[in-house]
Amino acid sequence: MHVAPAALAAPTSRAAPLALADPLHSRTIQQSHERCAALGLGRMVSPDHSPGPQVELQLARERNLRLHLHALPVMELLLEQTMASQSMVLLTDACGTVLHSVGHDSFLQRASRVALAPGANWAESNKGTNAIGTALVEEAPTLVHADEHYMHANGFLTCSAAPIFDPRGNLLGVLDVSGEKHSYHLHTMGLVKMSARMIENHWLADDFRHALRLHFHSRPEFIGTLMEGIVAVDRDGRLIGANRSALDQLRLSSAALRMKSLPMLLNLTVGAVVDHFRSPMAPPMTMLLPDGQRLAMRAVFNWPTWHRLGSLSMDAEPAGQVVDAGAMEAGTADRGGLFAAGLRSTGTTGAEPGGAPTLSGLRYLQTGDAQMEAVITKVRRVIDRDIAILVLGETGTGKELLARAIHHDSQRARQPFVAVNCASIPESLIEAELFGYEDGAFTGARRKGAPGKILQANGGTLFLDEIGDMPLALQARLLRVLQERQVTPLGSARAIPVDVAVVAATHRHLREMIEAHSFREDLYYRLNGLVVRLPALRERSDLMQIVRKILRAEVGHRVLEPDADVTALLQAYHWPGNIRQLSNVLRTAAVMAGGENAITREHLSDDFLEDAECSLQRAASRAAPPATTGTDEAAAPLQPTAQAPAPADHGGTLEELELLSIRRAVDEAGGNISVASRRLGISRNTIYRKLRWNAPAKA
Ligand SMILES: Nc1ncnc2c1ncn2[C@@H]1O[C@H](COP(=O)(O)OP(=O)(O)OP(=O)(O)O)[C@@H](O)[C@H]1O
Repeated sequence: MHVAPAALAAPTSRAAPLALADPLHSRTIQQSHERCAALGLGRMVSPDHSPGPQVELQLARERNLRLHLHALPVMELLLEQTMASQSMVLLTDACGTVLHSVGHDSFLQRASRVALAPGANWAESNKGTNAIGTALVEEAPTLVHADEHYMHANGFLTCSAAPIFDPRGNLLGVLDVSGEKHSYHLHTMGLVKMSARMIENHWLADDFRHALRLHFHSRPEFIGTLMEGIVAVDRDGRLIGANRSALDQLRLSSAALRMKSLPMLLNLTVGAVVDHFRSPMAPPMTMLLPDGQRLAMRAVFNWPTWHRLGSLSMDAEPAGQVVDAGAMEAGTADRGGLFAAGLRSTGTTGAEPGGAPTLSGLRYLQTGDAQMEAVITKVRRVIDRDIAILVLGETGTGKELLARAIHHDSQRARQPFVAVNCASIPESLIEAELFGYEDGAFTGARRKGAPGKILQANGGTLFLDEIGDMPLALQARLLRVLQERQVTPLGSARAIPVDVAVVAATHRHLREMIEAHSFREDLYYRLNGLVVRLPALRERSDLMQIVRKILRAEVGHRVLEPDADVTALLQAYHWPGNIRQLSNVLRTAAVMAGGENAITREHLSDDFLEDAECSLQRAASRAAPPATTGTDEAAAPLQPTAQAPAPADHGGTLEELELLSIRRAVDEAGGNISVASRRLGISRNTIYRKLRWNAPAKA
């Protein structure tokens, strides 16, 4: 932090930026200038102001959707507080690409002339010394004022930026307030830092809503404020995440924190914490740190589940067994407790992202379809046998849910389940993300290093989703890790032994990719110990059982069923987005139905209803004697079997059929990806991905 505390504490002032006198600040600016000079950047040149292709911005936004959503309200609040009409608030991703900006029109226009606008990249290597780019390199709040900007073109600006980290210490992006240099205000940096913390704390609460969370500070009155430290703890007492204030107070790096447990750090057990906070009126606990420092602490957890871990509990169940599949199925799994949101997953660590699908055993997936039964029988035979499992299937068929169920039913259930989506991580980051890196391994890397997903999964299960999209160069490295069972982080000479069960998944044809030399054959054979293919929803015979299960999970024991009319629509529909789409349709319908017992047409969204009705009519006309006019082609964008050429007609595979559905949906939506994604029940990211990958292949 380069702003002198005295400066921030001073009353409002628009006078000279006192922070600039801070020697730390001067050194940061000087070092940045040296980096820029070493890169050969010119000071007088007019920088590239082009915002970059729109599609790049859309992809960056898709990749950072969660950050975007968490940050939006905070940005509005921050803008209100800065009050200066000559400034704006910006959010960038971890590469410095501006994702979103809010501000006053007059300044937005001026700022856009130096490309301070969505789509532009403000990495230091691009724009020279600037608050966003330099904060990314320093990984610390950074002020860059007026002529401190390396490029003279940016000298009219004053910018205060703070990095945003997730609770595992990963850099997510940067929050920045930029304005005319004469709008400089002593308080701005403080506000930006507070706002970044606000985003981080929301993120943490979201990620670890199922964990035990310890809120602490040396001054009890600071608990519940943005100054509090928060640490997330799993049921085995391991520390799985923390906010920055916690790391500062505990004097630990994020990686070091995750090597520790509650007993190790505080000489406390989970049971003791749970016992102490049995009563919501319990006073704060006192934590004694190894260095003698005392902290006041409160705990937040889901009472109905966590109380079983208390040492006073008479009916304690082993960790990892608290919620069973039956409970999940009945939708009774912890619908919000006294202290926190419900615990729905078992035996996982914070490596499991918030909003992840409910984890339960294979039993949960048995709803009567013969193909699924066969898959589950095969999978059960190889669990805990050190055999890699490769799951194939269209998008939304439940590949990840199956992987989680395998983990849940394995002896590794109490260890982490770590999912890596090889398609959604930018290619340049996959290596660091998977293998981790040592302190200062590469420019811009966090100085403290990071363990990487493979090490995070140690002892548990590593789920490699969309494995077909792993860059070829990294496939060789992954293969080596799987064969040698050790991982060497970037920048390190030391190999660390790992023990992970591997489940991989893809919707792609790996054999064809091998022939096209885009997937390594040796890796394929390492991953395909057992290959199972999940059926598309339209191929399954248990649609209505799944419908009932999803509705039960939505509304608990209350009766809610589709009426006969809606049942017919659901059965006739082709479900290109598979169970994900079904789940979306039913969730919306359940909300629309309010307290009613039946889902009727009125509870369905119009676009789905339109498509499903077309399916129904086509099914009826297929059943009727052939007297077709063939004039309503355009009416059914999402019914490939009915309206698009059947696979046999164009020699297409299921994958091609899926692509066809997507292309049609996008066309039908006039190119609006959001509308198409809602209709298909798949994410916008998936649409971009599939269209992007498949375009050159078809050319
Ligand atoms: N058998 C099932 N019962 C209830 N819900 C299910 C089932 N299978 C999948 N789902 C739900 O459907 C959604 C998609 O599942 P999942 O993410 O596992 O699919 P996927 O095949 O991995 O998708 P993608 O290929 O797009 O990553 C999730 O919300 C999941 O909870």
